[in-house]
Amino acid sequence: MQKFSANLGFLWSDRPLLDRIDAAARAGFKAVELHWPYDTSAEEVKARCASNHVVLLGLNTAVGHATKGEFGLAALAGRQGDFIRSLDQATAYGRIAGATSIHVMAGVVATDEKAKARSILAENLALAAEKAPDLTLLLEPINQRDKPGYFYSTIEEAASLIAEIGAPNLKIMFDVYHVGVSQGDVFTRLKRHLPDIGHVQIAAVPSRAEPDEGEIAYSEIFKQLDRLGYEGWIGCEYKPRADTDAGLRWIETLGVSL
Ligand SMILES: O=C(O)[C@@H](O)C(=O)CO
Ligand SMILES: [Mg+2]
Repeated sequence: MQKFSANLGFLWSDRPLLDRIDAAARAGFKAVELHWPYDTSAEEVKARCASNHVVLLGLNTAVGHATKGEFGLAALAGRQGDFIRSLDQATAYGRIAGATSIHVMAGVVATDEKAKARSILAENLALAAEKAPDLTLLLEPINQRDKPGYFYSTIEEAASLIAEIGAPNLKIMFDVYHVGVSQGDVFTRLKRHLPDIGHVQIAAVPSRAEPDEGEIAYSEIFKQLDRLGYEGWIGCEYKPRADTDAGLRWIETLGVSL
């Protein structure tokens, strides 16, 4: 049986973060996940989740200098100090707010620096896993159409780092949208990597809208997750076509419930 969380980076993005938590609870979600909540106090997020009886799942490490095109720091040469600060910021915030996972963002790297970036990323992830044994650290391959140059865009690259580092709290963020855009063969990849999957996210391919359109049959994805015995949350990380509440019709259309 699926359980869905509301990604408040994209859903109800027309209002302040704390109000998004209220909106998610009103719509029936029992869990929420965040992108970069750092402008809102962690104590307030914790209190608002508690008063709405929703669980907080995760948040992302900082992107770095967004205006210079940075999108995470963990794979960047010469930036280990900045990476550690971003990790400490995310883990401190997450622990206060009551989160259970952190998406450790790898970053954009030049093609000819990929080998070096991989060893930096491996080193930083090993350190992060040691510093935050109480949190699940998620590695998310992101498609190259949306984020050209992002360190990884395949599930296999994330899985190979996890296998190599061997820390139990490193897991894959399996975003079906990114896998659909970059690779396809979603059933096979879910099955093959299930033990390493810490979180699943969904959105239509190629539009990234509600999961009731496009080339991925999400009702079949949900059945496959059930068949495989996936017991984790499924994050609704899509960009609503219009009003978020009106867009939630997909839940009924696909025959699932929150
Ligand atoms: O898929 C995504 O884009 C997100 O999960 C994320 O955390 C970075 O934007
Ligand atoms: Mg995602």
